[in-house]
Amino acid sequence: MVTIEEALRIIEDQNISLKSESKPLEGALGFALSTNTVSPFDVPEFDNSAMDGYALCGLYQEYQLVGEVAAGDSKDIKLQDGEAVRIFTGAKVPNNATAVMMQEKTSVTDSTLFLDEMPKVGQNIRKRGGQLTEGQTVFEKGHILNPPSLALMGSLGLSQLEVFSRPRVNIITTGNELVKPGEPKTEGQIYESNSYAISGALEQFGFQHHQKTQIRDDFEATKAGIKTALESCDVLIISGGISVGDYDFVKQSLDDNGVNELFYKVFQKPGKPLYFGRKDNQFVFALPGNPASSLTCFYVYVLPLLQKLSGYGSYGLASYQFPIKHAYENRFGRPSFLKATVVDGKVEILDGQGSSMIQSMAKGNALAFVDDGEVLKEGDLVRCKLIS
Ligand SMILES: Nc1nc2c(c(=O)[nH]1)N[C@H]1C(S)=C(S)[C@@H](COP(=O)(O)OP(=O)(O)OC[C@H]3O[C@@H](n4cnc5c(N)ncnc54)[C@H](O)[C@@H]3O)O[C@H]1N2
Ligand code: MOO
Repeated sequence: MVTIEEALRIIEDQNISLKSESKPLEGALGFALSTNTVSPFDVPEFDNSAMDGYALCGLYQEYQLVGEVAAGDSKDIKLQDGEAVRIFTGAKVPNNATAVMMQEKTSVTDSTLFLDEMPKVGQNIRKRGGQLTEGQTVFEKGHILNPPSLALMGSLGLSQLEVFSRPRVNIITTGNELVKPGEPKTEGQIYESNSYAISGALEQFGFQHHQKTQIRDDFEATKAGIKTALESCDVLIISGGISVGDYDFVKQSLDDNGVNELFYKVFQKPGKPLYFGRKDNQFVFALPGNPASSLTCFYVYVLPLLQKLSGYGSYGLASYQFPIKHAYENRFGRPSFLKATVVDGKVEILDGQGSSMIQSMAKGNALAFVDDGEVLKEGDLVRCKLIS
């Protein structure tokens, strides 16, 4: 049995080699860049107007109007002192313009422009190179592409991005009692639900599962199922069958498939019988079958590995500290990730902490960490991972 910290360190310390690929802009969200990006040109590439209004030459309150520049126009107007042109947002400002005045502060009679106030040098002109200069580093390798990053890459004219590949994930669920939702079941059977939590949580963080397989509690079937799943994935996530019952065949089946155990059992609640192993460059998590245990272990342990394998520099759900709404004592005898809600900056520990209880987790939005035996009074700070 390892501690939570030891388990997380074992995951973090895995030596891995990252693969990269080229991704189109659309579809690159959440990927980490595998190379540094430098700007191929100045951004903006030319001085342009921040407003619909008039580009002015010299500082006066009255100008002679001599033309118009619309967004996208490439004409190069040369203004004389005291002249102005009609201009629109984003349009190229004439080289020798002194300022742009927004149209709301102007009036025009015939071809004379009158300003309500004196302009200031450079006013409303977005300068060439104001955001980036040619050759400047835009993003370091490892940067995770969020929506504004995609916009920036697009604005640099880049349509294909070099990113770290994401791991291919297979899911196995185990248990004779499990029936697919929508199908008839008999007494003693339950509907299979863990795979939906796992595939949903994968999707939540931009991952996809490749294959999902249901295996009966049978040693040979478990061994064969794991062998097949390992033929097409980088990470195998198994749910159930990892405890000590007579029908828990996962651990032995992993050993027999040449998977080396990196840890088995973590001193925590929920999710004590968690297993983590490796076979060459493939990783296996066997998550305890109880629904809340399985999903909690996904968030706390599987997600960091998936993100590490995707080239992220830091991994896992961010932790925040929130004051607790009520007194609480952890009497579970193990450090605990408790189903909780965080609302208006305060955390509330929910009823229904049983490892089989997914309802409280579904209604909450956080996992609150409370150490073994810790006694909290109202207002004490609790470390929380926000799960939704
Ligand atoms: N003698 C002991 N028994 C148990 C221990 C122990 O230390 N000694 N640990 C308990 C804890 S803690 C957990 S967690 C479970 C983990 O057991 P398994 O990983 O072997 O899981 P199963 O026995 O297969 O299932 C547990 C529970 O979860 C339900 N389940 C399983 N898979 C699914 C699924 N895909 N969808 C919905 N529900 C699922 C299953 O029906 C069981 O109720 O072991 C304890 N026992
Ligand atoms: O450790 Mo178990 O996951 O409490 O249910």
